[in-house]
Amino acid sequence: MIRGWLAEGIIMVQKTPYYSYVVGELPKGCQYCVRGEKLVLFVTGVCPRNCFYCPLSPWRRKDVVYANERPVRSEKDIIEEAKIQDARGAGITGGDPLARLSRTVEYIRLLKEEFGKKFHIHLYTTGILASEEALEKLYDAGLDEIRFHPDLFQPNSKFFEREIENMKKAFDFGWDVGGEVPAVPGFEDRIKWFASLLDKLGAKFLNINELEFSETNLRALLDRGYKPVSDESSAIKGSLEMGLKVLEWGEKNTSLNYHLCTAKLKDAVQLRNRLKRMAKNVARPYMEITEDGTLRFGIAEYDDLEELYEFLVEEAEVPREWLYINWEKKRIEMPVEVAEELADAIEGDVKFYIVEEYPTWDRIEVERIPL
Ligand SMILES: C[S@@+](CC[C@H](N)C(=O)[O-])C[C@H]1O[C@@H](n2cnc3c(N)ncnc32)[C@H](O)[C@@H]1O
Ligand code: SF4
Repeated sequence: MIRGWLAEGIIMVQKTPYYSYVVGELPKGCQYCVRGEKLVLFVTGVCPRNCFYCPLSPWRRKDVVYANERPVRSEKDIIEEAKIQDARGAGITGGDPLARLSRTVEYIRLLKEEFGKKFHIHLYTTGILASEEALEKLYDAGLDEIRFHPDLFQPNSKFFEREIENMKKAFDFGWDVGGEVPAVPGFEDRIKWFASLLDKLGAKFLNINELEFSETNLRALLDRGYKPVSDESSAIKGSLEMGLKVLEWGEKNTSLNYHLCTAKLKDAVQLRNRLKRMAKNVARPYMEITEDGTLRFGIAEYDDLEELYEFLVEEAEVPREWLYINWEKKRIEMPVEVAEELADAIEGDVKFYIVEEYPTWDRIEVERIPL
């Protein structure tokens, strides 16, 4: 076992190979997630709470459904996305998925039916809507793991007590119960209190997220005196350090498993691994898959794509199988080497580039190099 050093001396907090910290074992849902095997199923943006650190954009705070980046119009979209990712499980998120309980239950059933019992499903909830009846429906549908995020950081919360009472009922079922909260600096004692309660109730884990800003919550966080770690990171100063203190304390005072999930894990490990899995299934023969899981290929842009295509085939003698007309993006796609050669050889209004794109539904372009 690797031992980490903190100011107070030797502790049993281990640094994982994916930039996070763990005490004991990693929650099952996280084990799939770090390998990029979890489909992110956003079942609704509706949520009864209004956390000041809520990262959701206004267009996600509505009753919308997404499977990863793909808008969901029918159940077929969910299955297709899970297949492209070669997903081994799903994380059901929102909003509060319990605000649309029957939809959530239906999706759990759908995924279990399509991919089998072993397909691991975990769900995030505030707990405010987790009545015994709701929990029973989720359990019967096959939910494997439930994570509670009570309103710990809002003094005089009107939700908190009910959320905790509801959470207690979740221990009557045969699934893994855990807590998941952000490490909001200044609230170390509240998180320790929550950890002690989870420990007493026999929970499996507490997952703590390094606090991050988004375009939506930045103002609220700055107003409360929180600051980003640096220009390059979305993490908030002091959050990681506070999370580590909780883990160190928890290791000594509880028998709970802890995971401190960092902004870097989400960006550099989880997303990258998911992209790599997706790239393998969506790359066309002329595309290279980069180390980061993005797709790299050459493109030619010109007003009349049909004319350009004929010219490339007839005059420049490029084999047809190396060319693909992308009508939607108004360009002809090809291997990088072909684009480089053509750019040198052809004069006129045709523009050649090397592009790098995410293999996701929205195909975000991350780089464009003119040739
Ligand atoms: C993205 S939320 C999704 C489910 C639900 N909306 C919730 O907040 O519980 C999943 C987890 O993200 C964490 N979280 C919420 N806001 C965060 C933020 N600004 N930075 C980092 N983690 C955050 C919470 O710990 C929450 O359990
Ligand atoms: S519980 Fe989640 S979705 Fe709801 S307000 Fe808080 S952070 Fe946002």
